[in-house]
Order: sequence, then C-alpha cells, then structure tokens
Amino acid sequence: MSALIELERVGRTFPVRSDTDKRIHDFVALEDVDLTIGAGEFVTLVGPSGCGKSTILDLVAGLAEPTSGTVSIGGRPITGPGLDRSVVFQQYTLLPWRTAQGNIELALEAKGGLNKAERASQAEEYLRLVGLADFANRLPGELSGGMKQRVAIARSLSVQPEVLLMDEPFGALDAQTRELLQEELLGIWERTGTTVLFITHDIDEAVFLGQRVAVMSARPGRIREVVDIRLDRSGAGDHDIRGDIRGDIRGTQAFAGYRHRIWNLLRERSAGSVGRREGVASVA
Ligand SMILES: Nc1ncnc2c1ncn2[C@@H]1O[C@H](COP(=O)(O)OP(=O)(O)OP(=O)(O)O)[C@@H](O)[C@H]1O
Repeated sequence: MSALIELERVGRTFPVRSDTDKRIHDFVALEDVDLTIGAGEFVTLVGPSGCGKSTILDLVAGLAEPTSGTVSIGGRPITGPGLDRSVVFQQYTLLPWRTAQGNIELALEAKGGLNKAERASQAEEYLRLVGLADFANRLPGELSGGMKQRVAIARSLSVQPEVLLMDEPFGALDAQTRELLQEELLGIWERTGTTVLFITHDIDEAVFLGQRVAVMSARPGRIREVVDIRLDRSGAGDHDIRGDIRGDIRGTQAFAGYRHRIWNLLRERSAGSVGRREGVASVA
C-alpha cells in the first residue's frame, strides 16, 4: 500500500496566557508526531481528551499549519483545504433550510463540473449509499440525529474525496445508532476505497473500525504506538443497514485482546486522566 498522507516530526504549539504570571507562552500541543496513512487505508486515532487528535485532523484538513515538521498528501505539502479531503464533524453541519438532497447538491455545486441534472442524480446515488433514498426531500429538522449524520457523510463522499477526515462523527449519537453507523461506514469504505482518518475517544470504536489504531499520549501530544488490527471481518458489507448487524466481532476474544492492549497503552501514560476501570471503554 503506497503512502498517501505523511506527518513527519510534526509539532504544533499555541500561544496561551499563563495562569500564574499572565504572560503569553507557547503551549506544546503536538511534538514529534510521525504517522503515515496508506491510500485506501482506514486509520483510527484514539487518545485522552486534549492530547491533540483534532489538531492532527486540522493539519491534515489544511485548516492549520504545523509549527515544525511537515504534513503532506501524495508527496506534496498540505498548504490549505482542498477538494481531495472532506471533513465530517461531530455536530451535524447541514444547512437547515435545504433538504437532504439539496445539502448534497450544494456541495456538488461548490465542487463544480456537473450540470443540474447530474448533480441531482449524484446526490440521489449517495443518499442511496447511506440508506436515505426515501428521505431526499426532508429538511434536516425533520431527520433524526443519526439520519442527519448520514446525510453529512453522504455529502462528504459525494464530492468523491480521496480522503475522508472524521472528527468524532458519532459522538453525539445513542449507542445503538452509533453501532449501526459504524457498520454502515465500514461498508461504504469497503465499497468506495476512500482513505479514512477517524478520531474517537472510544476504544471499542477505534478497534472496530480501524485497520490500524494510532494511540496517542498527552502533554505533549504524541503517537505512542500504532496497533495493527487483524480481525476476521468476513461477512463485512452484507448486512442490512436498517438493523441486521453482522456477526458481532466485538464479542470475540481477539477484539477483547486489542481493547485490553490499547487500554493499557493509554493507562500507562495518562493514569489519572482516564477512567478507572478497565471495563470502561471511553477515555474521555
Ligand atoms: N487555538 C488554540 N489555542 C490554544 N490551545 C489550543 C488551541 N487549540 C487546541 N489547543 C490545545 O491543544 C491541545 C490539543 O487540543 P485538541 O483539540 O487537538 O485535543 P483533542 O485530543 O482533540 O481533545 P478532545 O478529545 O477533548 O476533543 C489541548 O490542550 C487544547 O487545549
């Protein structure tokens, strides 16, 4: 697999005012971060609150610049946002006055290159991909949280980005909808071959989705270890997105082993800032 995204010795500092002497000083959010993501790979990034996950995503999205080191895509330094990368945030960012279909068409209009009929047909196709073909004419206010997030994912995918950047996209959803959308996202990833960088607090979510899980430590934010996930995902993709969850890989011993390993990696460095019991899967 060829490298698509590369972070090399990346550092990022922010000027902040000290609590004690009120002077401005540099807060080191990221230090010496190295991470390579292959074309078509699904990488999850997990770590304690404030360790710099969103900062990494912002750098790859081109919304911020590193203070040191380089962030590149396809061998070229990232200098700003681009149509090759699409971002899905935790909060649904749909325009409330446009229908599900209208929101997607708007993204396609911004991208350019398609006429009105082509935009409409592409929007329909992506709504179908996320199981919302029958909700095309609903306004966001008439959709559930999970449906809104599916529209946001469809919108991001409709512009056919090389890379999908997801910042806790399922964080605001109930547990059942969250698991359903995780299943759905994996299916979409398998079908489209899009490269995905997915941020989460949730160890189970990281293990379930990622081909590799990059585990971060905090203060300063660093990649502590990248764990290869090898789970038997046979049967992936042949599920019904409206309810029939595929064989529950989360219940296997292999899954528990990865959960345990990642939990320990997080606990070693951030004892005190994470949950106390091992059974707690979230580190937020
Ligand atoms: N604009 C900013 N100015 C000052 N400090 C910032 C700024 N943005 C982020 N930080 C700090 O950088 C660190 C990393 O923040 P970031 O949002 O990337 O963490 P995170 O791992 O995504 O956290 P969470 O999981 O809680 O969302 C935090 O300590 C945060 O306070």
